Amino acid sequence: MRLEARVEVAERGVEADVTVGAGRTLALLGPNGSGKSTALEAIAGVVRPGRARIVLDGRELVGSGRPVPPRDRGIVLLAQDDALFPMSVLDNVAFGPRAAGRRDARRVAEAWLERVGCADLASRRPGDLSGGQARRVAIARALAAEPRVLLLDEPFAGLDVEAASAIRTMLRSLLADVTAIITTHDVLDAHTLADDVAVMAGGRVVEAGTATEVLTRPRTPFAARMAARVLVAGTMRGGALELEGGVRVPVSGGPRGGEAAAVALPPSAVVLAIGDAPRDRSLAWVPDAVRALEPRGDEVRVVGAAVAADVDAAVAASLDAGAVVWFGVPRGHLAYALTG
Ligand SMILES: Nc1ncnc2c1ncn2[C@@H]1O[C@H](COP(=O)(O)OP(=O)(O)OP(=O)(O)O)[C@@H](O)[C@H]1O
Repeated sequence: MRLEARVEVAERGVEADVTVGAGRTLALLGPNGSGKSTALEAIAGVVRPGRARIVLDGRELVGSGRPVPPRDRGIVLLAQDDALFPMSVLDNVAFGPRAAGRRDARRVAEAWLERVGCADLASRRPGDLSGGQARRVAIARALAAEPRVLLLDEPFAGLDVEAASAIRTMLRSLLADVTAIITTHDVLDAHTLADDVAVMAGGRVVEAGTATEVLTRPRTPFAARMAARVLVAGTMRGGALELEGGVRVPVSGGPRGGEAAAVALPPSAVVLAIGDAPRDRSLAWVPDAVRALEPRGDEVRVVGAAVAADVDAAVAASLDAGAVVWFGVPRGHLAYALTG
């Protein structure tokens, strides 16, 4: 099922446009409050969008005519705070198939509980489950309803690392043929679960593409951060990326002269210098001021306005926010267009 959705929830400042190909999984990334949950809620019909167009496999569910009621859309939302019904685990999972009039609802539910590794919990009540078990049961309940589209809002939130990892592995196979959107803060989810990635900021989708595209060629600082890259952006001029302030970083590839372009590189590839302008001509030196110092194990990420670098904690110890530094950006990285 191919999903095309454009939903506007004006009171929350959200106007999101997402497309998910049939059987594909889209990871919706973005900072807190960027509108990810609202977008899912509006698509599922939990929140009533002001304006919306939702098309499933060419059929308009919401648009110019009378909207298809949420319960008939075949779009199931697994919300962050999705509580199980106060009934046995088996009855929870059988709920969807029963509502659809299936006589074999019990057998379907047992099969789903088996698939999520919870067959032995069938007779338990929700209050007697761990967080990880409850999440597995909730996933089984959602999938047993045979949704045409499954929306998962931060399915690993609140789980410990082990439970999250086990459920991530489980979802990877369960979602193989399901059209799904998953909101997440974890780039690992984008890498392991998603075919495509869309990044939201300020209520809008600001970049979208295959997971590989977005994570190797990020267009926004947020996507670059998710991909653990530094986004050095500027304008192409004669084989170099010209940054604001005029520093030229020689690059390979890139769009035509005059167009906005960027290179995305790991912060470990950037060299930090303190003091006078460095002389080493093999690097393009960008003067910058320290905005933040972020500890990362034995290293500290020194974040400037334009560039960032990972350095030894001992080096960073002499720095404070506002300190003037030089970032040495290696030449020859692959540049790509930031527009279009
Ligand atoms: N129930 C609500 N009532 C009113 N405003 C809300 C409600 N839920 C969210 N908002 C607002 O809508 C905007 C988008 O929030 P939303 O929860 O969709 O973002 P999000 O990207 O899912 O954030 P997070 O990553 O923190 O879950 C925010 O400005 C938020 O304050």
